[in-house]
Amino acid sequence: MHEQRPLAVTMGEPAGIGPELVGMAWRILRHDAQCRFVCLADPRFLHRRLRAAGIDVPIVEIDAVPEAGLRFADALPVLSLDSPVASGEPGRPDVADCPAVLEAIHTAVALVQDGACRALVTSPVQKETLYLSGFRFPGHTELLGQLAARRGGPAVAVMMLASAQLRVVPVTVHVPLADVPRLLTTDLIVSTGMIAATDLARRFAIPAPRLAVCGLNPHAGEGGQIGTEDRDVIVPAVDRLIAAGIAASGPHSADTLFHPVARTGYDAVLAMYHDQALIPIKTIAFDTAVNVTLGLPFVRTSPDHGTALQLAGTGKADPTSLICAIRMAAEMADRGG
Ligand SMILES: NC(=O)C1=CN([C@@H]2O[C@H](COP(=O)(O)OP(=O)(O)OC[C@H]3O[C@@H](n4cnc5c(N)ncnc54)[C@H](O)[C@@H]3O)[C@@H](O)[C@H]2O)C=CC1
Ligand SMILES: NCC(=O)COP(=O)(O)O
Repeated sequence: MHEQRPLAVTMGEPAGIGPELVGMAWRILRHDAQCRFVCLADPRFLHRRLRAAGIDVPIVEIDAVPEAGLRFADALPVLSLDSPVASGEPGRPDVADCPAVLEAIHTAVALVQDGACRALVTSPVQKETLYLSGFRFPGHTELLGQLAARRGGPAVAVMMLASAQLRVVPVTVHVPLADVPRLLTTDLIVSTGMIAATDLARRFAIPAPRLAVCGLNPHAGEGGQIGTEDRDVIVPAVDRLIAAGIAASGPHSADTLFHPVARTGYDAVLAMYHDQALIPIKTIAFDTAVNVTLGLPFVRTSPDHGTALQLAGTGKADPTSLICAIRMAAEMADRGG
């Protein structure tokens, strides 16, 4: 007998592929009791978009979350938003739709924090459009850290991308590459590594996780001859992680850390910047990798990809990563959150 409470899934950017993927995911998961979910969306918009994209999905607008579990096998349950989607034209994000995008996220988070839903799964947002509307967080990850902190939870949320073949954690995330050396501190690497190790045990059932820490510079700096950050910032961080009882190693040359044999030597990689982490995992497992936020008092996952504007409205986007994200959220929630 599965837990009756559904997962909360947001619609994401209306001009992107998120709304279509939610419909496609429902078609595949509708008889999977563990993965029942409620979608936070404008139901009229969602119906319009799915029909236009040729995705045959019945939608049921529900008034209360418990109805979602009862209706899920027959129709995609949608909890309506106060803010309607004003534009939602495929491929053309509009700041006028940002209130609906953000309301979906905030409502879904509150449902999870209040215990009405088991976990949060977010569809991709168009970050540039949100920034133009005044959104002041780099992405969901940092917003969720802030929302958790407001309820007394931990304030630091850490991004991980996880697949069967590889898990990666970028220490710095959505910042200009030129700022990375300044932002990369021993304290930041240590705190990120501690959260990663804790959540690999708690959420991934890996009791003594092995962390491989990347260098920043080519060949991890060649002892300070090609950049000093590896020697002065990263080595002390690895030492502190080891002293804290974590099986950390490094700094490793990043260029040779991701081939199949190297991947047998660790459970996750701590990468120093966004692309050092995300290029290897999206190359190896673009269709199945999941973005999971560590350090939160609740489970949040998301597909690894973005809004794919050029595919929006075509019904041709691949829903596999979203389905993997829903399955991972359900499994983590059932393991105890
Ligand atoms: N969690 C989130 O909210 C995320 C949001 N984004 C946002 O998405 C927007 C677009 O980002 P991009 O860098 O262009 O990455 P993207 O992932 O949207 O697209 C990159 C390439 O992958 C393809 N692609 C992506 N998802 C696909 C799918 N499900 N099926 C088939 N092909 C797919 C696209 O067509 C494109 O060729 C940006 O505003 C970015 O900030 C990006 C990543 C995560
Ligand atoms: N590149 C990954 C990404 O953009 C995910 O960001 P977030 O919205 O999950 O914080």
